[in-house]
Amino acid sequence: MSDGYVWFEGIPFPLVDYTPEHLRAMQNFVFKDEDVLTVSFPKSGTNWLIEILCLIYSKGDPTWVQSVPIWERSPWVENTRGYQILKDKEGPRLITSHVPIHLFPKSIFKSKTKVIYLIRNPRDILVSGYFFWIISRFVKRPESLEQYFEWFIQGHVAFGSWFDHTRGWMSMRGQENVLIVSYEELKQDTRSAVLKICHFLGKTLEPEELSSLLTHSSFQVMKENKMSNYTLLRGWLIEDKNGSLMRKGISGDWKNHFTVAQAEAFDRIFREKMADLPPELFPWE
Ligand SMILES: Nc1ncnc2c1ncn2[C@@H]1O[C@H](COP(=O)(O)O)[C@@H](OP(=O)(O)O)[C@H]1O
Ligand SMILES: CCc1ccc(OS(=O)(=O)O)cc1
Repeated sequence: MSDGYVWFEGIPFPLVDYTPEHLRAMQNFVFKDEDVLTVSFPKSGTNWLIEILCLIYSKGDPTWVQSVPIWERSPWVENTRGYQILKDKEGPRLITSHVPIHLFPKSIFKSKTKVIYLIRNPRDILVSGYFFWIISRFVKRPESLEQYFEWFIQGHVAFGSWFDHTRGWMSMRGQENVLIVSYEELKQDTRSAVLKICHFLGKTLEPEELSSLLTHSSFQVMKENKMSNYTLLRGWLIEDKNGSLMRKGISGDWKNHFTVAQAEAFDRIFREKMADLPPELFPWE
């Protein structure tokens, strides 16, 4: 451990619950065809998508999401606690990860595991990350948004460069077992996005099940649900006694925080780094 991160293969990982030994061992994790994997860069809306997946699997019944912490329902394969839960779990598993594709268990490429890659405007990810890391004990704490902006551009943040992460996982797009979902489409029309996810998973919901899912995965209800809002982790992961994962839950908050110069610099860097990818992949651009 150094520099406020656990470093593994040149990528900074969070301090709590991550070790180089585990990250190496995790690379031999065996995915099964019936697993469903959520992958994202942190602060993309990962927990929102997990809540939706849990409610799809429970057919809109909120009992599971109200009684089991979200990180036990769809554990992160790369942290030690998540891995312990997953390795002994029978049957179809919901699994989460933030790991860049080049460090991911190779078994994923041989399995028919359904993979959902969640994307979000990196400007909003940056702002969301800044406000989360300053209340948490998880990673090196930035002193200002200005400082965090520089770290983010350099990839000196948890799980490395957003640009590399996105380019890496986007290379799987078009495969039958891979679905790309954006935070922005979830925000704009949650119902349609949920139906798209159901179709991908081969699941159907009755109208009242869908309606219950939409209620229980809404920002306000998740904010009040202690099994989903991370308030159970106060004192461990979250230092602030009022801290929560659920901050604003909107698209475009970056406009309230970036200076004009930062916005212009980000546009330029985005164009440089993502130039060869079709712009329609990024609905916020
Ligand atoms: N039901 C929901 N609706 C909208 N946004 C949600 C949400 N649940 C979580 N989020 C937002 O997703 C972000 C956290 O992402 P992750 O789960 O990947 O850590 C936070 O963004 P903000 O900080 O912009 O509010 C959080 O508010
Ligand atoms: C405890 C489960 C957990 C919490 C936070 C994680 O990472 S991040 O905050 O999304 O970067 C991962 C797993």
